Amino acid sequence: MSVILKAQGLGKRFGGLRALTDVSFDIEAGEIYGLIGPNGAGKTTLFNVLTGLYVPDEGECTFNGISLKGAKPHEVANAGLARTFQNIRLFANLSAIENVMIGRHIRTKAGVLGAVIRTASQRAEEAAIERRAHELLDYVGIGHRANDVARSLAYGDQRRLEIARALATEPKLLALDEPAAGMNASETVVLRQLIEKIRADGITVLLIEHDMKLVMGLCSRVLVLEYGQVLAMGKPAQVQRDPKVIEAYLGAGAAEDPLLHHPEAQA
Ligand SMILES: Nc1ncnc2c1ncn2[C@@H]1O[C@H](COP(=O)(O)OP(=O)(O)OP(=O)(O)O)[C@@H](O)[C@H]1O
Repeated sequence: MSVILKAQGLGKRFGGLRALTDVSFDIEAGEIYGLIGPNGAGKTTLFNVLTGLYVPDEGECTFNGISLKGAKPHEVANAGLARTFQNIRLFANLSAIENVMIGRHIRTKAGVLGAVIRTASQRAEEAAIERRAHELLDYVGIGHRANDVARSLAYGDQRRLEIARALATEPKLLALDEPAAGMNASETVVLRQLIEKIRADGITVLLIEHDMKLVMGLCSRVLVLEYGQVLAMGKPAQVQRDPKVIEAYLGAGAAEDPLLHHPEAQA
């Protein structure tokens, strides 16, 4: 397996607050890599650093061996690293299909401007983009909602739409920030199948998730952050037995608590 994403010594401060300190890890191509930690541990900050929204104060990331130093979010997306957001960021008044087509435009010659000012030669490309967007909506299971405005979709479907939009950029690595948040149990099962399908189709996945069952069942390795630092890292079965992890989640003396112990955890 080759390393697709490598983070070395990442640090990020907000004023006096150290949100990330010396965070290093690497993700292998083809794996589903989990990122967990209590609220405020620095998970989203790490996502924001990896995807170019924040500039790290220290350290560096490489993606497919190329440094992401100074890369803007659209350059990171162009390099093949796409993401979804914890707080859904869709164009609420555009249809589902339009939301996906916007994601697709970074891969076209016409670009986003071309989507607005359409010349004759761009219309053929536009038709291909629309076809692909329909395929992606079908892929995430909301093809029947293509023409509905994003804000009218159920919460779980909006999360799927965000995934379709991210997939439209043809990522090599898809970073999902709490995709199961707000989903009920049956929606979460379908989401799990979707993430497995994405991986099976050759896309590496980085997953922030509070749903421990989902993380432990899906991920081949897990990184645990606490107070912006790496608390533990390894296979789910190892991590969930780690007393430091149990304490961070549940407080001292909770080492026997069954909450973290999922029989599905990959050994
Ligand atoms: N833009 C910002 N300005 C100032 N402080 C911030 C900013 N973003 C995050 N922080 C702080 O950095 C720390 C890490 O926050 P972050 O959102 O990365 O944690 P998280 O692990 O994603 O939490 P959650 O699970 O609640 O989403 C927190 O103390 C947070 O208040």
